[in-house]
Amino acid sequence: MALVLGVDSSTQSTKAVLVDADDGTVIEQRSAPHPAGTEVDPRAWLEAFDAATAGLLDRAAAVAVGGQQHGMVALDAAGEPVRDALLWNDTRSAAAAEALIAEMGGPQACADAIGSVLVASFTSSKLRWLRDHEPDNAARVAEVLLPHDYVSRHLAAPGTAAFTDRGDASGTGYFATAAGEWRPDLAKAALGHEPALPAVVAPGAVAAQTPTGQVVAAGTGDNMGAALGLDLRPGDVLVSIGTSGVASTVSRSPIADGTGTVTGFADATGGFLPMVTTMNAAGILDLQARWLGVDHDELAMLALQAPAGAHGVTLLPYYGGERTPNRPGATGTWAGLTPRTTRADLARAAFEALLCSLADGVDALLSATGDEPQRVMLVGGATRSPAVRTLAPAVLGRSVLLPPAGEYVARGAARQAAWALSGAAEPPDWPLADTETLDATPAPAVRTAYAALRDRV
Ligand SMILES: Nc1ncnc2c1ncn2[C@@H]1O[C@H](COP(=O)(O)OP(=O)(O)O)[C@@H](O)[C@H]1O
Ligand SMILES: O=C(CO)[C@@H](O)[C@H](O)COP(=O)(O)O
Repeated sequence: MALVLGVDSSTQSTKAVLVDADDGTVIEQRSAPHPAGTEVDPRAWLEAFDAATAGLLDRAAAVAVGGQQHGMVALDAAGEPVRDALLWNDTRSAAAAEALIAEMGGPQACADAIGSVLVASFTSSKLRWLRDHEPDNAARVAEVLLPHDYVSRHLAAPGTAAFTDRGDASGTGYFATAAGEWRPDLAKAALGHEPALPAVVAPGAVAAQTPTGQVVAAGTGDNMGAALGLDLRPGDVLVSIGTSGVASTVSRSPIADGTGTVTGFADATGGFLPMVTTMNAAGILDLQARWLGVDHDELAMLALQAPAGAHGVTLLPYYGGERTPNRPGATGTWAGLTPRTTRADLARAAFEALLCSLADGVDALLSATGDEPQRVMLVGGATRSPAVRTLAPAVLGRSVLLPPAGEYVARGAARQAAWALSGAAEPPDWPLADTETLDATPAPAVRTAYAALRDRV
């Protein structure tokens, strides 16, 4: 039995899953935390990788890394970071994104060129911020990598040139997603000079070897990894509630949404991954639990004690600024608070806000692709909450499929590793057992109240 290792180097932690290459059965998994914040020394991810994969990596015949998208890992000529990496949820580059869009000829021209309209999250926006605010650091940049590229090179044999895949490359802002090619001119325009960029490895190909000869696959962005881990097919919508909130679907053809609501990324199989991403997701619940002085289980119990609509309390949860809609300077807004408002109402409103923002994402995907979702699947750390599982079908207004608890980005990376190991034309078939169907009476009034606040503020 060959074993493969899939790694998810995501915002809050590294998760490593050792899997049977034949059928995807999980043999063992481990994790290690990342530092908090929206700028992080990328070497901390290498330490977390080493901690999470200790005792697992040496048992694997092949390995691949999925990683948080967009983060700017800017390296000098010696391969050392010129500064901390700026992450996807760091909004200081919002004005830089606007400037780049204008230089590219406006939002639709930008979407036509790279598949998406730039926001602060994209790597190119961060490079422009660096050029304008830290010119000495910008001048020292010799190479720009994404988080997963940086971790992949760490595990490859010394001297291996950096590599990436079209999925993660499509979130940089200097990759022509439809054509599958770098746009070094756009990287140069952002940074002020042309940096070295990693080689783009084809789906399913071997990218490198470890020092002991294990196969290393290209790896990909975490959302592309989740799509591969769940074998997402056209008509499926994946809703993920981690640090970010994501609604994604796979498509055989590229999109170019000039409104910027739906980003037109590439996936890890040679297709595309239309996607809507929010910056405020599981963190809404973390904050609410802290404010109410409870843990996550108690927060869920409180929320389920209140009625739908939380007695008129509504939350617009843009605490850290927001990206969809593009309101980087926004803050959170509570409405409808009265002397009769209870702690249960406050808890309920937090869950409803989180789920309404994701329901907006599912609707936007529908508008951009024209495809009515056939299946909606729910994954991510916050699905551990019983209130998320209970309220999701009500707020989304449809049945929701809940795969067994698992690390689906890491599973997707493992599946990519198994694919590269096999040399086959397609990824291996890995059955997904025991998916649960969540149903509830739709609660359209909750969405109406949320939409009113969203459009008013
Ligand atoms: N029982 C729970 N209820 C609500 N949120 C939870 C629960 N367990 C974990 N989480 C949240 O899930 C988030 C981590 O999810 P995860 O998908 O691993 O994030 P990421 O991949 O972005 O690092 C954390 O914010 C954590 O607080
Ligand atoms: O920026 C995006 C997608 O465009 C985020 O989805 C990041 O990829 C971070 O993902 P998580 O750590 O929340 O999984």
